Amino acid sequence: MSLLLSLHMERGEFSLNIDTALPTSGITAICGPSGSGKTTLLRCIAGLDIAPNGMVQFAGDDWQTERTILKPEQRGIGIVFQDAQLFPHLKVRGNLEYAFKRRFSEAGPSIEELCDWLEITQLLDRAIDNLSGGERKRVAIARALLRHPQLLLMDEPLTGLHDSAREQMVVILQRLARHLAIPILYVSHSFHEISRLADHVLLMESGQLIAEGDLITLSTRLDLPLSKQQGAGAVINAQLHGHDPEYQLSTLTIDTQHQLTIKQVSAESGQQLRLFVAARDVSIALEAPQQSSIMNILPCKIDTIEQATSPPSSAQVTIRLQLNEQYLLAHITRKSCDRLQLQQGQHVFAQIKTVALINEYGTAT
Ligand SMILES: Nc1ncnc2c1ncn2[C@@H]1O[C@H](COP(=O)(O)OP(=O)(O)OP(=O)(O)O)[C@@H](O)[C@H]1O
Repeated sequence: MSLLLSLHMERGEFSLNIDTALPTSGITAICGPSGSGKTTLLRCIAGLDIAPNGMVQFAGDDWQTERTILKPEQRGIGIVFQDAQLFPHLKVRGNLEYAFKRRFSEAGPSIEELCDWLEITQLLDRAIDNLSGGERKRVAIARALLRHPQLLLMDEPLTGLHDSAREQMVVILQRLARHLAIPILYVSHSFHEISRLADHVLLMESGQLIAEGDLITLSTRLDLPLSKQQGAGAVINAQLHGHDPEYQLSTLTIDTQHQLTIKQVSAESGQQLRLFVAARDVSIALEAPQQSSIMNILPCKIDTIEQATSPPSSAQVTIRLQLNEQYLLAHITRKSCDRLQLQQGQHVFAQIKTVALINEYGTAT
């Protein structure tokens, strides 16, 4: 089952050209620079904009064909825009009840469940004007989901929030996604956000799809803009091996040759975990340092060295390091790269300063 899209539309200088099949489970992130067409794509899926002669089919149901175009209301979708668009004359409870009375189907979460998942139970009797930005967004998400949509569309839902509210929202969205049985399309230009939330990623540029695939593969592709972003890094899979309660550490296995030690997490042995290793937190040594406070030093092979061609990043190189099946990224200075005479295919050691756990167990160092 998938969301089939064939969308071609001209708007002055801008043209949208998308032909793809998206998964109908998990979170799919739509990522790209400003003006790349992310919102336009979402609006076409919702039926708020219509690409002439386009095609939209969700899980076998035709939403747009040459002959039929379903109205947004007939598509059974939930939408959360950047601005929450709540009814100011109703309290939080009134906003939620309004949506619940208009639900598309009986199957789906109750008001109580959504309030619990989104941590808004204590806000039910508040006026909308008395909510913080983050609270407003959480209420807007609950309202969209109380209609029991078969697809949730979110357009930059974290825009305008300060760092701690953003962090709180990411954790809440991770939990929400585990409870929901419906797919989510999530527009964002922040790789940090995407790396923590998405399963599948769509990368857009100038109205075109430049890449699509699972987050782990795309995060370390040097031909894509993700690897050049300031917060670039590798998303990797690991399995919990065991805990060291004396030092409050946990050991994770990446593969038969590579292990990582991180601050103790509350996962169980054998559990699959997703980690993020920022490129700026990886340095390279030719030999395994014997006396270093850095715990995670992994043998690996240089897969690719890429040099930025234009300032200000021309002082830096991006190196893709292979750990058997998975990859790390390292941002180091061009001077260090020359000094160590690093070359493709060379066996080196990656020293990893920080490993962030990107699922529900918080951050580990
Ligand atoms: N109603 C409209 N009429 C004409 N052009 C439009 C309209 N809406 C968007 N555009 C243009 O279409 C292009 C894509 O816009 P869109 O909002 O989809 O991009 P985006 O990737 O979501 O950007 P951002 O990250 O800034 O929100 C832009 O060049 C924009 O100016």
